[in-house]
Amino acid sequence: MGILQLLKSQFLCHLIICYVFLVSGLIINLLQVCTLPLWLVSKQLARRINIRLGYCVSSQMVAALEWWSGTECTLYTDPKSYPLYGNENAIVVLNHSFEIDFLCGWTFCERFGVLGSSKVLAKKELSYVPVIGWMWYFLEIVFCKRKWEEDRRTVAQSLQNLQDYPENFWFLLYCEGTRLTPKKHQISMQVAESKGLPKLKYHLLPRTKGFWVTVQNLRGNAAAVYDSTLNFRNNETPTLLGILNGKKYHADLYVRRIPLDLIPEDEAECAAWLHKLYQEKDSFQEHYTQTGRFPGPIVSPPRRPWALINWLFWACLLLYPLGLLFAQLISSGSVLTILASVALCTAGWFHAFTPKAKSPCTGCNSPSFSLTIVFVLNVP
Ligand SMILES: CC/C=C\C/C=C\C/C=C\C/C=C\C/C=C\C/C=C\CCC(=O)SCCNC(=O)CCNC(=O)[C@H](O)C(C)(C)COP(=O)(O)OP(=O)(O)OC[C@H]1O[C@@H](n2cnc3c(N)ncnc32)[C@H](O)[C@@H]1OP(=O)(O)O
Ligand SMILES: CCCCCCCCCCCCCCCC(=O)OC[C@@H](O)COP(=O)(O)O
Repeated sequence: MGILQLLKSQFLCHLIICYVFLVSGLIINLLQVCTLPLWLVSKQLARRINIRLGYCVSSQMVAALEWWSGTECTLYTDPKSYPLYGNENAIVVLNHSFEIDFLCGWTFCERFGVLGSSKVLAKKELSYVPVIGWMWYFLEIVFCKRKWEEDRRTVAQSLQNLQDYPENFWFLLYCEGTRLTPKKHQISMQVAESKGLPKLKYHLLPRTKGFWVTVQNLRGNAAAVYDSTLNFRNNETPTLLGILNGKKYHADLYVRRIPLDLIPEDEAECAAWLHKLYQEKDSFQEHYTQTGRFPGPIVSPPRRPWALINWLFWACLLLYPLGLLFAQLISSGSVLTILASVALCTAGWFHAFTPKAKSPCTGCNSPSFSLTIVFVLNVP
């Protein structure tokens, strides 16, 4: 293991990265609250400011992926579609198979200049997660309770609100509705069988209602659906902790641009169209398993320096007071206080990054919440 790799695996480095993320995130959340009165005066200006503030948060995670772990992201797509990416509104349909799939999505958003304005249909529980969830509230992220009777109205309304959105956005939809596990796959394929639908090998059966309501409400606003299929080389299962440890992964993303006009308006036809799409996605994953690549040419956008510059800015701003805090802690001479601080940080780290039983916020296991508590408790 080289010196740099050893450094990246150090707990202290992780602590610094998480500290910068959390404290800057909370400051940005506060700044977002301050934009509230502006919404009454100029909604579009408030939105543009929030896009930039949101970028300051999400680009830190992108920086961790691109610059800290050095993960490479390769895009397989039609070169004719490539110039349109980032220059139009789009609905992105992505497989939900990896812990960091959303982060790879964000990386592509960053490279095409739509990171701050990127949107997702997210479960309501995520809106309570400090930093990310609170930031999403101001970015007009669409939340669902996964109760169709309620969602059909609220999701449609939130999507209608995006009609006059001032910047290009990508709206991400995980039609599978939950992250793939063997158990969920088994249940999902039983549902497929009971509905007379072909079984899928690499995906869960897509939930069609969210897709239909999204397409219907973004018609005339979004130009296309980007059918995106993600996989990682060497059968790797990447994790956030791996990224934090500086582990380099190689993501491959296959994107097909499908004009929105080609998608049926009728609900049942639209559902059938989505099921067919997932059967195609399954065949792309099979092709990847067999050959180690997706079909089509590679047109990879290069990484940009802005995510790194943003992180360095916040690190410079926030590490100075942290240094003062440590100096104060050491000079206090109290062994008990020092030991209590170390114990709290360690406990927080383990709580944040070790897998747990199902919680109201599974998937992320609410790491930022745990870390917030650790840092708040550490303030003397
Ligand atoms: C060039 C580069 C291109 C691309 C780059 C890639 C991406 C970048 C883009 C943007 C990035 C932006 C942000 C990313 C950041 C972070 C994202 C993080 C997290 C978000 C993750 C989530 O929160 S996922 C969970 C929430 N989302 C969803 O659930 C969406 C899918 N769900 C739906 O659509 C649902 O239909 C619903 C939520 C609208 C309503 O749910 P409800 O449960 O009430 O209804 P359903 O229709 O789903 O259920 C009833 C029917 O389902 C059948 N059923 C029952 N069991 C199952 C089963 N196990 N599987 C499938 N189906 C099942 C049941 O039989 C019912 O069927 P009917 O036929 O009777 O309707
Ligand atoms: C650079 C700093 C790094 C600090 C780490 C902070 C980590 C914050 C992570 C926020 C991640 C938000 C996205 C989580 C994705 C997610 O949670 O998806 C949920 C879905 O699966 C559905 O869940 P389920 O209830 O299982 O069906």
